Amino acid sequence: MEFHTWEPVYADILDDFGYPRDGDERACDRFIELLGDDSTYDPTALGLDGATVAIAGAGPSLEAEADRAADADVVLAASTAADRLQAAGVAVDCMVTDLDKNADTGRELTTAGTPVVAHAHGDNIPALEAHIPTYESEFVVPTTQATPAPPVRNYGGFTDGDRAAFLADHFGAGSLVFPGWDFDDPSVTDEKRQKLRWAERLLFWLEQRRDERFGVLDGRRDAIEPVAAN
Ligand SMILES: Nc1ncnc2c1ncn2[C@@H]1O[C@H](COP(=O)(O)OP(=O)(O)OP(=O)(O)O)[C@@H](O)[C@H]1O
Ligand SMILES: Nc1nc2c(c(=O)[nH]1)N=C(CO)CN2
Repeated sequence: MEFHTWEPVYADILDDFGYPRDGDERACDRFIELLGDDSTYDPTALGLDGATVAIAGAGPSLEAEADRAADADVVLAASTAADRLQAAGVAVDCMVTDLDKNADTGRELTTAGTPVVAHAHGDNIPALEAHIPTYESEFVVPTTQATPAPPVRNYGGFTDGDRAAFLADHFGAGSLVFPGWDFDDPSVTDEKRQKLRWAERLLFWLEQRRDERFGVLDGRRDAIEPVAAN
């Protein structure tokens, strides 16, 4: 997705959460400074084109659904889903994160040559400053939800999981499967519930744009408020 398509939906997200846009822009600028002249990872090398891609979420169902990740051509893991899949013996091809939980896993992955899509936003500048200098930049894909500025990119999406889905789409994925997604998880905080609502709306938008039907949305579509995209 290009930024002009994402921007109106992004504006609604900022409004809903009360996040200031300039905070996201500052985070993007800081990310650029932290990377300096380092080269970063080109996601084309993930082999997403035409692939069946698992977008692993960190809901309670992940372990029970780990075989769906194992069966996919490429596995993108959202945040702590990376540790849990590895513990279940499923190899992760890429982690997508805003560095707020398991930043050590991100460092270990980049050190081992597995790419990490690291996201900058207005509320994680200290985490960027603490962790990005310890990552192998060559295996970092830097992202923003605001206006992108190279090498920081914006493929669309908001939470770690739906950003992984938008990335897979951007790089030509053939089909997407969603192990570990529990939109009605009663154990989450109110803020997380609000984020999961947005994740659901964003995946609904994405499946329509792709003319695909994501199984994770079956039985839920009638209750989803469509995003206000152009
Ligand atoms: N029930 C669930 N609880 C948590 N995450 C879920 C759930 N269902 C799906 N997900 C997806 O898994 C992703 C990773 O969640 P996790 O709790 O590990 O990370 P997080 O850093 O808190 O995520 P985020 O910062 O995006 O909210 C979420 O961003 C979301 O897209
Ligand atoms: N400004 C801001 N942006 C975000 C935030 C957040 O807490 N603050 N959380 C996200 C996913 O959890 C994604 N984007």
